[in-house]
Amino acid sequence: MAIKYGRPIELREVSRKDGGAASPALDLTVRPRRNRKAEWARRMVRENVLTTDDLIWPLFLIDGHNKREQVASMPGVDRLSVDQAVREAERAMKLTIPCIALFPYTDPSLRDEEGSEATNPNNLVCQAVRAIKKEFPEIGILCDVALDPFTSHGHDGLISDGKILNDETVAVLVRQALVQSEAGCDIIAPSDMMDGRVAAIREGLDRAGLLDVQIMAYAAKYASAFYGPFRDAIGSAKTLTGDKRTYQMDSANTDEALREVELDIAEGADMVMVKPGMPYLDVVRRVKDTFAMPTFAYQVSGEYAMIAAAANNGWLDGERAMMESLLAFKRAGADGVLSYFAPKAAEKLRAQG
Ligand SMILES: NCc1[nH]cc(CCC(=O)O)c1CC(=O)O
Ligand SMILES: [Mg+2]
Repeated sequence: MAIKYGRPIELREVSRKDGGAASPALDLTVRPRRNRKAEWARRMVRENVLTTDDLIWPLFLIDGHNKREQVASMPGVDRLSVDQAVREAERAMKLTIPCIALFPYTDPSLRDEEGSEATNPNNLVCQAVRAIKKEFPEIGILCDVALDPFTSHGHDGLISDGKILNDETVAVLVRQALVQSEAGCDIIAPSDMMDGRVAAIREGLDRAGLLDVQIMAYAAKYASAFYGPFRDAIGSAKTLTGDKRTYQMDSANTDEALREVELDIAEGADMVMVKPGMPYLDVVRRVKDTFAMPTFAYQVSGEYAMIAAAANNGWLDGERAMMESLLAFKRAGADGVLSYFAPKAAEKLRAQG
């Protein structure tokens, strides 16, 4: 049958025997709206679904006890002392969120040129990992590997003459990954974008007998304006000198993202990540289609802040925008999303049953 946008040609005579005069109906065989006529019908044809298993919840840490400190540019997000982080880990577990991610606000007195606090086995992140694992060993913990929460200049690596040193930085990152893993971290997530760090970290972990520690590589991480609120949260916004364009990717590129991902897989990444999220869903789709790897996206602080701020102003329905944005990652092919909305979204998903 020759069907092209309407009734098959062969049937046209019959359908139009009234000459089309009496009825204002269009001559349509196919009406896509039929499948959208009711909620039950929409549920039948729904292609993607968001569940609590898709969520990774990033938490910010701060020194102290029984302390929660609001992050001004991320309404609804707090920096947490270790005991409070343990409570939130429990909340995550009850909400069946499989994994949390930890990011420290390092006391300025502990920051230096080399980010030496990053390799202190008793730093804030390691303390939190141990405390959470002690009470709730069954929740997954992901730790970021990069020097920016620890350096006085706010960069992810070591600097000499204004240049970010690659190979020297990688050596420090391996030690950072080791102290975090020895504290009990389950997933090491290098976010630094140095070349060769995944291979070096894998080798370091294996040599230390930490064969089961996974690596989720921030493989395609772009130099983005959307990290602004995160840098407030970890206290590197004011100190950061210059930008990160010599190591993070140019937002104009996607072929380059595929090459970065390919390298990280070859170097031993168990999972790969694209970051930021919403403005880079095309990259998520290409990465998933090309490599068929467990693929994650990071809905970053700026994306969270945009939705939260607009919602707080009454400019959009915050809950609906949150759920729509998270589902978009699934549609783009992501297996999961790091999102500051994780607990709120999980509560909503569980209320829906
Ligand atoms: N390397 C550190 C790191 N790890 C995660 C983020 C951003 C997360 C967010 O914006 O939510 C950053 C910031 C940066 O690269 O400057
Ligand atoms: Mg790389």
